[in-house]
Amino acid sequence: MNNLLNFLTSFSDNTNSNNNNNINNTTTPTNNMSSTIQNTEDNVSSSVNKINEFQVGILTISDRVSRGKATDQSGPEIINILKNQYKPLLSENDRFITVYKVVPDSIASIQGMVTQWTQLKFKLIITTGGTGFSPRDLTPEAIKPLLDKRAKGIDIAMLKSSLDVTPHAMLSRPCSGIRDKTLIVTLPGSVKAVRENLVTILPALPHAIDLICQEQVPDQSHLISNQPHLTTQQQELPTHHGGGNGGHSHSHGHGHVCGGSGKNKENESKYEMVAVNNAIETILKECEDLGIGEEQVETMNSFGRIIGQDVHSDIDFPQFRASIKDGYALNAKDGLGKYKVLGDSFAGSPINTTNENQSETNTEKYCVKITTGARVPEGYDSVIQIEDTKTLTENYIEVLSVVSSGQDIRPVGSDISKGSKVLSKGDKIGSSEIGLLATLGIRNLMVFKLPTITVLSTGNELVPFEDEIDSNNNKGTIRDTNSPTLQTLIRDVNNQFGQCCQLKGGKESFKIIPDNYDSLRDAIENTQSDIIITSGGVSMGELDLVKPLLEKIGKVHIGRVNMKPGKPLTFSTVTNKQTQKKTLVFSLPGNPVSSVVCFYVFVLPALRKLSGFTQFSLPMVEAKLSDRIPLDLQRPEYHRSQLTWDFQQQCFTAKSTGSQASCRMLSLSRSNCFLILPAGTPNQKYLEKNTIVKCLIISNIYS
Ligand SMILES: Nc1ncnc2c1ncn2[C@@H]1O[C@H](COP(=O)(O)OP(=O)(O)O)[C@@H](O)[C@H]1O
Ligand SMILES: [Mg+2]
Repeated sequence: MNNLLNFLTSFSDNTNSNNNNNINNTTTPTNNMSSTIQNTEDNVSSSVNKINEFQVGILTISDRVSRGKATDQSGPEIINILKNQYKPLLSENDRFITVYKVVPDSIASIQGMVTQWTQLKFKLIITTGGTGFSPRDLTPEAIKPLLDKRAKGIDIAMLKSSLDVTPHAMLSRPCSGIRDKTLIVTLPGSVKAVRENLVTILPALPHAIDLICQEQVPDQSHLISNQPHLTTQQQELPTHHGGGNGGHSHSHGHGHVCGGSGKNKENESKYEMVAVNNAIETILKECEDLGIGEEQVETMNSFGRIIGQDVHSDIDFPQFRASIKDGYALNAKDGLGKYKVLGDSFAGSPINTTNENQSETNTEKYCVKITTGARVPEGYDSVIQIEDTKTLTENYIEVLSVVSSGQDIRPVGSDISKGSKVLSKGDKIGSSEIGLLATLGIRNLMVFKLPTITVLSTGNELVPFEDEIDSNNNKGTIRDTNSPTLQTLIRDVNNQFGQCCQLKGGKESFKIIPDNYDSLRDAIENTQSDIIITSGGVSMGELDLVKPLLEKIGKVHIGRVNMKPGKPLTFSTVTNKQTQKKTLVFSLPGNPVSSVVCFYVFVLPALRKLSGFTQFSLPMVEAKLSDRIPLDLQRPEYHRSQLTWDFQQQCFTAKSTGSQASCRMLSLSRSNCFLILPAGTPNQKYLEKNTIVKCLIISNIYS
């Protein structure tokens, strides 16, 4: 279980900065995309993108160093070598800047740093560590998927130089290469190997970097337009969670992704293509002033809800000194020997004892028979378990072992003391919390209200799924898949992850609306719910009325998202003119699979925020691909897969559900996660088997 929990990754804290003061102060640790970097020579703060800046990132990859358990020697050594042997090779106009960072041996951390630095147009990134054979050596697994081109010559040169010194060099797995305009060199971790390798390759680096910068990039605009490298989009995916300010995590990536090829296509959507991460942030922001509030519910109806108040105990528990064992209450100081049994104390019954003359002269020892959970009578300070006694006669026992004072007694208030806080605002109520509330006799409590939802399936072609469709079907009628799917999906997430929403008015919460402006407007404007989910009608077709309508009656915040499936996802707010009540409108694409993926990625975090959860998005883990998977060349893909825990390899593995066409419901069936795949590039059209990828868990992973 621990392993499983360790595997759960959060993306918010994966780039532990380690500002090692031993390093000459030419080096500045970076914390985020917008950090300024200081010039090594004159300490002048400068913008990161100036053409004459020669930025080099030095990345030490080590769990131990990042945890402070070891001092990094290799990173500082790289800086020294570069400063003494590389900087003199540069022209006078180049300002040489080194940026140093330590990350743990985690794929997400390594990729996060490297993608950030390549976006910042670093000329060179040198990593050290994580290239060996041990299970935590993950540098090649992190770097390879990011590369546009491999630089095997550099690797061979490094291996050769080390092999001349030690055969152990063959256990290094360098994977140098080029990403965008950045040369990435992966050195081993040992400081000795770092010296040997770096000094060997150094003479070739200036020319290599010149060539990379001069290289003419073929026109690929039809493939990847102006988007930042899409692997970066993968990195941007957040684990959204609330903070003290009710806020949300901040992306480190580009906010908007250019949609078109730069050419003004007449039929192209006018909406800016936003990254998934930024879309989620926009949505969460709009949740803030929705004013859903709290409500009182009966304890037994609070299961799965989030508590809206701290809960304190107004009693001590146990309320009386209670026995932990079946046995005899006695006084510890009386020790071993024969005891007279004066009566009994059974759980749930009053104490039943006779009062003997317990005077000084009387040498008799007394005890009371007692059961687990029963009140310990006054005058007795311990309980001996029945196993350590022997019955002599009806009224006498023999105590066979010594007990200490207080033994096997739960003192008053030892479990819960009067006035103590037992549950906090924001806690989720599960069966244990219900048990706790029951123990304390709390019948009602305040919980966060659940946002109400209405679901509208749009489309002239749709009929309720129960309807017969005649065999000619000349109108091209289809059954409404989205309503029943979303209806059960809502039930499912409420059951699996805790309650986050309620359907407005039973069957009335689901309607089929024709592709007709007035019907759609009436349906949206007449809905009183906090959230409206529409499906269909958001693309560029003639009957796709949803976006123009929402422009008219509300505000469209998002009209296009850089993902597959789900690109036309639209998010708007509509404010009722009379009541001033704001409604969030999620317009999901019509294809059933797209609508489900968009529900998990965009709607669910909003529902969870509104219903009081502090963790908004579902958990993400890293998993090993069990097969080679083709990449979409245009957008990052939410690839439906089956996630299982591999007990042998002690890691998650993910198996694709097959063809990912967005109309193919079967790709969703039996899937319990979405792999978040980067968009491919002309040089990388597949992710190989065993590549480690991030995946969003959407369902119970017990099979
Ligand atoms: N509720 C639904 N159930 C099943 N299929 C649907 C549903 N809504 C739309 N579709 C189908 O999804 C595809 C896309 O529909 P469309 O309205 O163009 O969606 P969008 O404009 O959002 O892409 C069409 O083939 C359509 O018939
Ligand atoms: Mg339609």
